[in-house]
Amino acid sequence: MEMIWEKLWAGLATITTLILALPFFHSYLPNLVDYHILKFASKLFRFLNPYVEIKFPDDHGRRHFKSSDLDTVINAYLREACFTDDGACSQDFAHLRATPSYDGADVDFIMNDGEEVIIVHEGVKFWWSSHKNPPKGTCIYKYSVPEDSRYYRLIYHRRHDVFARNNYIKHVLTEGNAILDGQRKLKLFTNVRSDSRSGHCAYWSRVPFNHRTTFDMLAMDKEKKREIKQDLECFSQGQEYYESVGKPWKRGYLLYGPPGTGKSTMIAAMANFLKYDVYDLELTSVKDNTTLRQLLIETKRKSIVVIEDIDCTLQDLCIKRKKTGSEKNEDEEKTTKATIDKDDKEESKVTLSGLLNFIDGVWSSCGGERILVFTTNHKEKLDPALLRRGRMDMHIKMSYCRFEGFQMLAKNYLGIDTHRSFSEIKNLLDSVEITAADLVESLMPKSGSIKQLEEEDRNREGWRLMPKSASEISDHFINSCLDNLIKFLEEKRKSMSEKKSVDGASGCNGEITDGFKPTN
Ligand SMILES: Nc1ncnc2c1ncn2[C@@H]1O[C@H](COP(=O)(O)OP(=O)(O)OP(=O)(O)O)[C@@H](O)[C@H]1O
Repeated sequence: MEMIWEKLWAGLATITTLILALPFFHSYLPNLVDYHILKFASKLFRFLNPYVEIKFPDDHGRRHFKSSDLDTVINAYLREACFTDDGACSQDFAHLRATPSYDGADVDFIMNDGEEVIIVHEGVKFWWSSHKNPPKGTCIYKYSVPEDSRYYRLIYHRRHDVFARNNYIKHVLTEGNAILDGQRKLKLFTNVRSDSRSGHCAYWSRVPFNHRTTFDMLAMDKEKKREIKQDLECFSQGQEYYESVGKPWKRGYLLYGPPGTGKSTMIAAMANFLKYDVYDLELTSVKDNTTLRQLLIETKRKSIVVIEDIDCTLQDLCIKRKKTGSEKNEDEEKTTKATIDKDDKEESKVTLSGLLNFIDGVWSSCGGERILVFTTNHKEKLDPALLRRGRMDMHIKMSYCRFEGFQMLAKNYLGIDTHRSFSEIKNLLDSVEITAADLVESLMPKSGSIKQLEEEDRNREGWRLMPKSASEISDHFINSCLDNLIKFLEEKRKSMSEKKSVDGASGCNGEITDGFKPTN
């Protein structure tokens, strides 16, 4: 009420002044009368208006389905301020708006457009309201402004300007971020190429991220794991440091090693450890560098952008370009022109330099707290420019599984710390190269083996077809799994020694890994 009265008085004073001043301006400046009157009126209004207004717009409507960071943070802050824990309104709203909840599985409510909420912070009143932008029909950066783009408006008294800017807005952001961090359910985003008619070249599609892997479940050298966790922790707490040295708050990790050694599993462990969303970027379905830039600008804070099998991706892009750019005679060109035109529309034109640009340039300057992860089975095939420090800050080698890794898997899948077969398995693991994926496969119940075990265990108390957890697994099942594993490892050792002798006979040096020797 207080604000409405003050506004009314200010408006009344402006109108009176305008009426009194009109004849004067009109007789002396007939041609510019409208312009000057309006200018004068707005100056007068500004002088008389004791309130400051700040708009917090969403991101120019560039986003396909989600609002900007700032918008989301304010949303969270206001929701907390206006609604109780059980969802009831603590303010007197006539109109509410439903929005998707953080995990997309529910709806949350927020005040609707035009509704106003008053929040008193440290004795100072702040008026918040939500508004809808009128349809403009204009195009910003190739994407038209969607009709439902919204903004939040904050109004406060001019005398609290310093307090509002230095204190209150920071408080809103801190509170909003804390709420989001507490409530955040992780999401997995994948890029989708949309058809050109919709006006968007690409957008992120999201699903809840339900990968439960943690670092504890990861079969890997303990010291290496500790190092990675420490590095991630340092990064996530390093905002001040990055700001003080003037570096963008981002970090790159290269995960390399043979297939099945846990590169994707490591990414899930990283996301769960830091509570960051994962953006799985499929480069070959990105139309061009501009679209790549648009997609990356749309990633949010606290996220891991992943490009899997980067060597194959870059190779694919290269081959396609060579194919369309190769020299052809005129006839051939004519006959294939239509095909190429069609292909051009479908094939990616993303270049290595576009990718490097995004790592160093555009993306690094568009906000912080982002991790970039590349995975590859062939590190040696990658361009050194991609691998240098500053782009890929930490190179993590994922190796074949050793006994220590096996122990972690046995604990996780069978619930055991030790077993009489462990020493035999240790000896075998010292002489074969086996991935964690292969070991996991041997430690999991299979339909055939379960049937067989069920037959044997028909009268055994407590046996289930599929154990609900590791603690329910019977000794019989454990023994059978480990026996099968020993058989599998023995076969593997045999086939490896046969291969070695064939390679030796044909003059090969017997190196069977492509540069990835097992470590410890
Ligand atoms: N180090 C590990 N610790 C625990 N489980 C693992 C590990 N490595 C692999 N696994 C298991 O093997 C499966 C496949 O592993 P993952 O997809 O992470 O391997 P990858 O190295 O990414 O393979 P690719 O290079 O073929 O993509 C996972 O679902 C997981 O169950």
